Amino acid sequence: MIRAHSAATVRAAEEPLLAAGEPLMARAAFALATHVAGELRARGGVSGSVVLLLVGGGNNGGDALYAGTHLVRRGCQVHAALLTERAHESGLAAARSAGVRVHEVLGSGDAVGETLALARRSDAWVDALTGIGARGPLREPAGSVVDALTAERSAWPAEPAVVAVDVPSGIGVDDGTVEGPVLPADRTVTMGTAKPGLLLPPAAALAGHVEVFDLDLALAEHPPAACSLTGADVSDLWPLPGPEDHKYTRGVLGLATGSQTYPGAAALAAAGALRTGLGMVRYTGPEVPTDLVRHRHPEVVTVPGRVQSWVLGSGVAPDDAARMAELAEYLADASARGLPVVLDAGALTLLHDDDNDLTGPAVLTPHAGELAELLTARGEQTGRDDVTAAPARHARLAAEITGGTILLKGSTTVVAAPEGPLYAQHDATPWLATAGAGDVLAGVLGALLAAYGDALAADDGTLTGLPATIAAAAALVHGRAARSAAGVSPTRPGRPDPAAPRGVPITATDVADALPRALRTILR
Ligand SMILES: NC(=O)C1=CN([C@@H]2O[C@H](COP(=O)(O)OP(=O)(O)OC[C@H]3O[C@@H](n4cnc5c(N)ncnc54)[C@H](OP(=O)(O)O)[C@@H]3O)[C@@H](O)[C@H]2O)[C@@H](O)CC1
Ligand SMILES: Nc1ncnc2c1ncn2[C@@H]1O[C@H](COP(=O)(O)OP(=O)(O)O)[C@@H](O)[C@H]1O
Ligand SMILES: [K+]
Repeated sequence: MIRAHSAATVRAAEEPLLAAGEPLMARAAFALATHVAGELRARGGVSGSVVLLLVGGGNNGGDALYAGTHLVRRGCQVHAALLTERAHESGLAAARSAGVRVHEVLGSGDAVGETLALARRSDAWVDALTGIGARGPLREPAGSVVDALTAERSAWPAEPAVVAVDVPSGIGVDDGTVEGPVLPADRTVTMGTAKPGLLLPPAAALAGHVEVFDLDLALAEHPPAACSLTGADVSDLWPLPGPEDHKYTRGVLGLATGSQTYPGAAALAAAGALRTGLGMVRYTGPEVPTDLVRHRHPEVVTVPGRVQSWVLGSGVAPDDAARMAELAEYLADASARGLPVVLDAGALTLLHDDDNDLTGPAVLTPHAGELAELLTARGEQTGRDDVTAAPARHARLAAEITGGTILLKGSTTVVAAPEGPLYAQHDATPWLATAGAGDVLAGVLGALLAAYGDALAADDGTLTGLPATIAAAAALVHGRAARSAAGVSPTRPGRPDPAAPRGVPITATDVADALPRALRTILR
């Protein structure tokens, strides 16, 4: 699991170490210099390279100034552009005495022009304007400098390496928002622990490769603010059948998905669930989707009976009053029994009405547009663009309002429960943006919840965060299946690697069919 802690938590965890005289900044600076040297080596060599430090007024700038002293010792020509009148005092003194060339660009009257001129001569830029002490988007002139450097960089034939210190300056450190200029980094060297903005969209796409440098911070008693599950976490969570198991103990999923108009959603959700592995899928719906499901998946049972979880709403239009009334009944029944339920597509509109409050564990699976509609219906006027600009904030808000867990779909999927850590999963490929892919995800998620259904229904409060973890696991497996089907390798959010395979187009059916292949590499 990759864990990210809020700025306030990092400060609290640093405090005892700083009080004990731990040289945290010296250690951070050495690590930073090592990574800058690594980027330079990859681009031809360290000694003789030119490095530009973009220095702001806090300890973030201090990290870079001390790193500059190490880089001078390694044969680099190091320039520091001070975009502040109050650079870190001892860091600045150390940098000057080591031979870093210091430029007080604010005094020139043309901070942008002076910094650009230095940048054009440099092989690496170190972004140390702000870290966890930033308040709001970058102020002037730092904002204009960053805008100019961002434009300049993409216009160059040989792009300089950009290394961000702790975070790319200007991102929302705790919520992953990007409300002003930010210089996209190739690498972010983050101190002590990852920060939420390095995992959460849209800021995560600006961080490049994230290196966490361990400062031995006392983080054990501080819960993370955001996490990303890895394959190993999913393997630990995965329900493995044992010799005592039979189909009813492995989990039975009820699917109330698909409609006469959109029968495919029923078959795709069934495919996702069956390939995830569970005891049984029971399907209930009108004639056309029932026939399709029977034909495509003869293992699905189409008579009513006991279930341990439900998937409701994929392929159901909210104006299909009769079907919506059925979904409302299933939801009420699941809530009364405390069974987990997935609310997808049409079923999300059940929660537009605050009479349909959730009492059992529920995972809602909106995309940005559906989340905006839900929030607006519940009195929080929100557009799709608002959600895209601040996915974590809006997912959390919807979780608080509805009491459910929100799995917000997108290129990075964000999961938020009313409390506990957020999850950010960037496991898929843009090839997954294809009709029906969400139906397959609903099936995967429903199957996993079915395996935990009895435990969740009997829960006395110890499993509060489990639906969110299961939702993140489902997103990971679904994303990996898409990658496997498309033939693409893992990527960080952000600039695609031009050397990586481009992959091939996939259908939602391909994603379901690739689930066993993805699981073979995950389950150990
Ligand atoms: N403590 C340690 O020993 C360790 C600390 N570490 C490092 O310290 C960093 C935290 O340092 P920090 O707390 O000094 O804050 P920091 O991120 O440099 O920002 C404050 C400066 O930015 C300025 N500023 C603020 N907002 C701004 C804006 N919107 N636009 C422009 N400027 C803005 C603000 O100016 P002011 O508002 O005060 O005028 C002030 O000058 C952390 O991220 C890590 O890198 C690690 O190495 C571990 C050891
Ligand atoms: N650009 C993208 N990159 C990776 N995954 C994406 C991207 N866009 C969408 N997805 C994923 O594709 C799926 C689309 O689901 P959804 O929008 O519900 O489609 P549908 O309703 O047609 O099934 C979700 O799992 C979502 O996270
Ligand atoms: K920074």
